[in-house]
Amino acid sequence: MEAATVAWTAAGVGMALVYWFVWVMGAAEVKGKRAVDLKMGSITHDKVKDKYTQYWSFFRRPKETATTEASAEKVPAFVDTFYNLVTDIYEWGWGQSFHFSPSLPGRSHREATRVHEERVADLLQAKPGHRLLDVGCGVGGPMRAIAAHSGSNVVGITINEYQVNRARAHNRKAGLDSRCEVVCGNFLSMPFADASFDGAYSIEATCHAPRLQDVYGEVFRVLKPGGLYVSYEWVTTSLYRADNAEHVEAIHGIERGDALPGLRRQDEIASIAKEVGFEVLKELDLALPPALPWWTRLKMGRIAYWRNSLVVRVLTMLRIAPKGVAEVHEMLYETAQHLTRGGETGIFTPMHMVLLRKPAESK
Ligand SMILES: C=C(CC[C@@H](C)[C@H]1CC[C@H]2C3=CC[C@H]4[C@H](C)[C@@H](O)CC[C@]4(C)[C@H]3CC[C@]12C)C(C)C
Ligand SMILES: C[S@@+](CC[C@H](N)C(=O)[O-])C[C@H]1O[C@@H](n2cnc3c(N)ncnc32)[C@H](O)[C@@H]1O
Repeated sequence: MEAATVAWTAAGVGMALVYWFVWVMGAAEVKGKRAVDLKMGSITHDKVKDKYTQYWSFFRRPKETATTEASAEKVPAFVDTFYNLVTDIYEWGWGQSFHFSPSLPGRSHREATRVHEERVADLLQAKPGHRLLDVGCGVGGPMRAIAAHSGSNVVGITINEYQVNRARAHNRKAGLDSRCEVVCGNFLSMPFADASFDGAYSIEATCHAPRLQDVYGEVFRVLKPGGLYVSYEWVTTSLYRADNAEHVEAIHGIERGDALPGLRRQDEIASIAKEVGFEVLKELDLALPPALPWWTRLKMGRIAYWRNSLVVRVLTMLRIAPKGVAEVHEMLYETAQHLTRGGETGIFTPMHMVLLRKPAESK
């Protein structure tokens, strides 16, 4: 081959790579976060790797973190670290709603996400003037969808200060800051008065609580008598077998890569709700057929993961992203494989829905 041909080919490949790189970042920008803006929450650049190592070793045996009192107490702090590490990557690669939803034929992921969130508002019979609580609100994707759909006011709580700032900025940008408020705090002991909310919901958040009784008890306390509470719970299903090594590996992988102090069983949820005083009005695994798989969004992104991983490595090399981001990204990639396995085998669901009511006659 002539030297000129080689040079032209190299230039062509180089231009294609630059175009692709820019396109990657452009695509992410639509979601509100660009790869070049990947921070690690409130962790300073030099501490990211250490924090990741600490996190990874704390959740080495997830179930034990919930069963011994000393480590259960540390869970919220490590969950906070986890969200410092992952929040920007989630926003960049997934969007502003940190949860799954059943796929909808012919509709985009964004639409499917919205339908899953609006279902919450409908189940709560939320109306203009209502004050709703979002338990574990992330950066507020669901909060904005629910406030816009129902006309209600929403107060969100998250343990992670970085998410509070992101959520407030998104609320302002969406023109919803007069109806959407965000508070930094622990949902196991909430800074809200008794009987101060008309309704409450939690979307894929209470799975971070070592004891579900504690968070359900708090929601019960802050709800007005007669108030409704909807929760989408992460649980293992009746297909899970503790003596099946593949099942154990998938569930352990989900727990460790998602900061979970041990997943609960599907059949435990309603009894815990009753234990704290709720009436159980409805209970349904929204992942069951005819719903279409929630995990296809994870599977279809193999090429995207590979591309993202390259972007993260290049940005780390250029010192734009802090050291440790590539490890966090790799952990999320592995976690996505475990989640997919959990979905395909049917041993795990992230959308076991319960609709609960605080009895009208209770205090
Ligand atoms: C409810 C929780 C979070 C659920 C999901 C929003 C996240 C679970 C796994 C995450 C991801 C996995 C792979 C990432 C990929 C490697 C990266 O390139 C882009 C982001 C991912 C797709 C990321 C996005 C969010 C998740 C799907 C838990 C924590 C209780
Ligand atoms: C997977 S995210 C889901 C966020 C949001 N519900 C959504 O769907 O976009 C879980 C959320 O729960 C919050 N969380 C976990 N443990 C918490 C705790 N003890 N107190 C308050 N928030 C907590 C996290 O900070 C995070 O915002």
